[in-house]
Amino acid sequence: MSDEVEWWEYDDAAEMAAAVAGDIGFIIESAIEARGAAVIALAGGKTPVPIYEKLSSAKLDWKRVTIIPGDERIVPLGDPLSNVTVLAKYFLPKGARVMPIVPNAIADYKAAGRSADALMRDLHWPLDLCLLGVGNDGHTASIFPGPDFDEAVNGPKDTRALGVMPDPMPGDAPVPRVTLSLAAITEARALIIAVRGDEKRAVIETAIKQGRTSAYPIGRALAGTELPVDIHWAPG
Ligand SMILES: O=C1O[C@H](COP(=O)(O)O)[C@@H](O)[C@H](O)[C@H]1O
Repeated sequence: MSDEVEWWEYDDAAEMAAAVAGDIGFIIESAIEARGAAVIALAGGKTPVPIYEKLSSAKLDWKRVTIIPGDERIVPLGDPLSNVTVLAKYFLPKGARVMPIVPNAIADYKAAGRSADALMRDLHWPLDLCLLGVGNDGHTASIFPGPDFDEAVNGPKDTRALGVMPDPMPGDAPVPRVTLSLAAITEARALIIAVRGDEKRAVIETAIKQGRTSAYPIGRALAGTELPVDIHWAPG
């Protein structure tokens, strides 16, 4: 359980974006200095988009940076719901390697998960950073309540990605997913959470109080790491 959870509050999304982009830039630079390269997982959804806009203007050695989405909706590349498509828009022009974890939107979501897990073996582990978002329902990455929840949070430590069928389906992106496992997320060298709005803040506060038995996926992630975690928050 992380015993150092620190909240950072901002007046608006732009202020949060500048601060989080600065932190991520520092993590990338430190990883390149220490290991010659950086491998990071970035969150999907809408909240982090201003962060990516800001981060993409940072002067970094982008050719040494590999970026994967921490989770992906099983949709074709280029689809408005595709998380990697957003990352590619901002970071491919900088020269980063942006790696789709669902290159083909196949119907069998468990097979998509196994294929993503195989792709993960080509990366250097642990991740230098995992940036997490949180849904109003408490999901993080694409760890959702449903038939795959137990595998996502308690599965074998060497399973880094798996297919997930959310139940109930989230209204804003009602499709099966591939997600990093809790083990892959919590072994990262750094964990950052960025969220907006009172509802998400209340969910995270409850999840922290609930600890290891939290029904919220974000509660399990916080309970599963020994790292200090920064939670960045701006009004919704
Ligand atoms: O579906 C997802 O939702 C969460 C939260 O997204 P937001 O749009 O509310 O910020 C996100 O962290 C996750 O990566 C995404 O696939």
